[in-house]
Amino acid sequence: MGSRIDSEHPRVPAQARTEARTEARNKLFLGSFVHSKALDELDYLHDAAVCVDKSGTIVAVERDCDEAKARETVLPRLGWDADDVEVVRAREGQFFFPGFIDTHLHASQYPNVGIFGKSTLLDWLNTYTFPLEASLSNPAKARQVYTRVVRKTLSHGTTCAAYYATIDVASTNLLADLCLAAGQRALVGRVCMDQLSPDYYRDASAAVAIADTRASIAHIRAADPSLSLVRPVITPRFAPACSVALMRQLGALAAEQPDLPIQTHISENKNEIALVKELFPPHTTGAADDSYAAVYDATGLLTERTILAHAVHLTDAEAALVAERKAKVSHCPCSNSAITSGAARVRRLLDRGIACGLGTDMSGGYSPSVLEAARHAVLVSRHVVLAPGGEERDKLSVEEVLYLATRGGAEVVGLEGTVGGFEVGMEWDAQLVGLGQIGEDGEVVVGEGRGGGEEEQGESGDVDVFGWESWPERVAKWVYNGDDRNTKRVWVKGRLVHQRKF
Ligand SMILES: O=c1[nH]c(=O)c2nc[nH]c2[nH]1
Ligand SMILES: [Zn+2]
Repeated sequence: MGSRIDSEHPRVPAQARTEARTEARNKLFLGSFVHSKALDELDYLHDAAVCVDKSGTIVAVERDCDEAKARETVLPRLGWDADDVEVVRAREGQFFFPGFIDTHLHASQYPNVGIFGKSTLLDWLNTYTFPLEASLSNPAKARQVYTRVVRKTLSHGTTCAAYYATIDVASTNLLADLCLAAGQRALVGRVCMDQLSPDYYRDASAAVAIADTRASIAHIRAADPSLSLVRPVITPRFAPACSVALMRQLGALAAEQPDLPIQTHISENKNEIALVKELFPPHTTGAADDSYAAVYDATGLLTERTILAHAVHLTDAEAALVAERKAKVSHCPCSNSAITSGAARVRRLLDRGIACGLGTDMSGGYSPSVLEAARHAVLVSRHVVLAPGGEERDKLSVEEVLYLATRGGAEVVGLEGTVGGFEVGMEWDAQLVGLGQIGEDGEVVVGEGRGGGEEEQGESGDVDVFGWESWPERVAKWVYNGDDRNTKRVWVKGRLVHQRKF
């Protein structure tokens, strides 16, 4: 078992504590709303109203509805007390957008973002990653890192994150507690790895890995019994680091607890794939062939609840198997470029009906921002077009990568219909986006602290809007040049969890 940490009272930012006390009010959001309608289509609602009840559920979406109309017609229809409604208005040029879903990241690797040199996966793990992850068995360090990563990702509009922690149970549980306290939706995985990693950072046996995984699951189930905000996720690190016995037992655990997702890595790097073939000839697993996907399938880990990170080099037969099992893919383009893994052919996966989302994969990826992952997804898809066998239609558009960042991600983490869009019955996981507005004299009139004085006006970074751009052009400018300076406020399940101060 890992070291002990008192995770009863995680330090919660004062702001979040206050909000937790004051947030349980019905809310009326007014202004422009942008969300995905289909893979390649955004829906723009202007002068609209969205009503969110005390539980954080969207109960009305009204087009062409200003505040007066909402008060006259919508609030009475909902039976709401018009004097006890919190009104949140997007200013001219601002818009509400669904919160981002980061379908794959390692909270424990956050201190290493940007530190990878010229390494590739297997040497990167040994040089940079395992030593850092092992060091997080230090409770104070774990608290420092995990507190920071939750705040940082929220500040970039990530309302839901599928986290890997480490093999240490206590600090994994602390990460779950911190997510719960800060109000971030999360999948939190205690990492399982009983072979081929250094002695100082390895499960002593499959039995220990299973017992520790069960302990972490029990903690998270107790902390959030409905699993409505934070869920445990069964996490075999990747096949090379897991014995067949461990993978089989994790597959059995997943079958025993059908409300839990599974996350792992697949086909990220060519040397890794060669290693899988060497380690797991079909007779060791009973697999149909020696492919990577077949190893997971034979051990009960390739299911419709499985999130497969990377899937860069899947063969057509493997892609067909993944589609047949309805497993999901987390596309991590920033990581795949940074540690020279390759360019995933996302269109090929989508064409097969495989649900895909985006992952930052920190710290294989160097950025905590899903917006950064989205723009990398656009660029990597251009390289796919240029590579042998590439086709023009492999290109991903701004609309498509925003779909992957929201609705696609929701499907990947098993929350389709709950988050990822603005529809009645969905939960209000959202961000208020503000872009800089340039005046006639060429100076910034909104943003960079000018033009209104309200907090969220703040600085608007690198996105300058001149006023003649169409809404799709504004959104494209945000995707290519936006960052956390444009993320003015963030809500999860109706609760304000981040507000930009400058
Ligand atoms: O991107 C990755 N990050 C990791 O930590 C890891 N471990 C195995 N395979 C991995 N891939
Ligand atoms: Zn990863």
